[in-house]
Amino acid sequence: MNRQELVHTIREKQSYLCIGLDTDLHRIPRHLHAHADPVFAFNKAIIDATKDLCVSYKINTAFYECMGIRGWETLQRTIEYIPEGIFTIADAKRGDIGNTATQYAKTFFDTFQFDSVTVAPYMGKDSVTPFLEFSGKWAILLGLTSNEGSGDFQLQRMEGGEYLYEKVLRAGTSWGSADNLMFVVGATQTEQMARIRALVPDHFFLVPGVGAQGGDLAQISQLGMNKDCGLLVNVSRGIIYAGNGEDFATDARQAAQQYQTAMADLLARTTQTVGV
Ligand SMILES: O=C(O)c1cc(=O)[nH]c(=O)n1[C@@H]1O[C@H](COP(=O)(O)O)[C@@H](O)[C@H]1O
Repeated sequence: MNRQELVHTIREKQSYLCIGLDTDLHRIPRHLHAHADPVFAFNKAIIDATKDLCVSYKINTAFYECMGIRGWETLQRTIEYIPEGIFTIADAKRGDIGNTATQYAKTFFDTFQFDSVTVAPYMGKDSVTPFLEFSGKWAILLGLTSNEGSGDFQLQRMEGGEYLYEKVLRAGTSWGSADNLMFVVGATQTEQMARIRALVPDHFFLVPGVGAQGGDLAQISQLGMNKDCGLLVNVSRGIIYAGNGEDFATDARQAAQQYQTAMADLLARTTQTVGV
């Protein structure tokens, strides 16, 4: 999916919600365990219940890889089940030397047909650029993450005063464009969000950390939106585990609906978003 299509979808659905399919076999409702593929049965119900409210699904591959070959089969069924017109993210946080990075890119773009993959920038330019060579596909580079450990490296000051994460953002914008590169900016990083948006005015940000990690949707949206919206706000546990009984999909829909309603309101109120 290209940027124009993504912006169009956001406008049509009045939503910039990304639902994280971080599906843990041990957290899904008991009755689903009777299915041959319980995780897929769960994902299918969540997708059916929420596909009109979100513009993206993020599959965190860790939750599938931990189940070995069965997990990869579940991942494949899930990505194939996501309807056309919804932006798909393989949250795999890959990063390795160039020829290996190319194999990672092939895995997620060619074999599994994801639109995008999350990439860890620590190994530098040659570990990132292979992901940018696939037409119509995106790399989503970790910029400033939502977790406590983001202070360990990302928020360290460099000589000259800039943060390490700022150096990563600036380098990233020289490697890729706003048409094939996004950045992860954690929803918990409200203090930095305006600074980040000023440094990177055009790129989309994937913003995880709303819901279970306590990030505030309104605050982060007001600070982070650009004229094309420019945000994909991810919620995983706060939606998919909104309920855990027979009605879990209805509960997930209700939670997603609340986010979508809030997002429509924020899109309408944020004057910057003239394009949306
Ligand atoms: O790249 C990510 O998606 C990511 C980056 C980050 O800084 N923080 C973060 O929580 N994530 C992911 O976003 C999701 C957040 O899940 P919830 O906290 O359950 O909404 C998980 O899949 C995390 O791995």
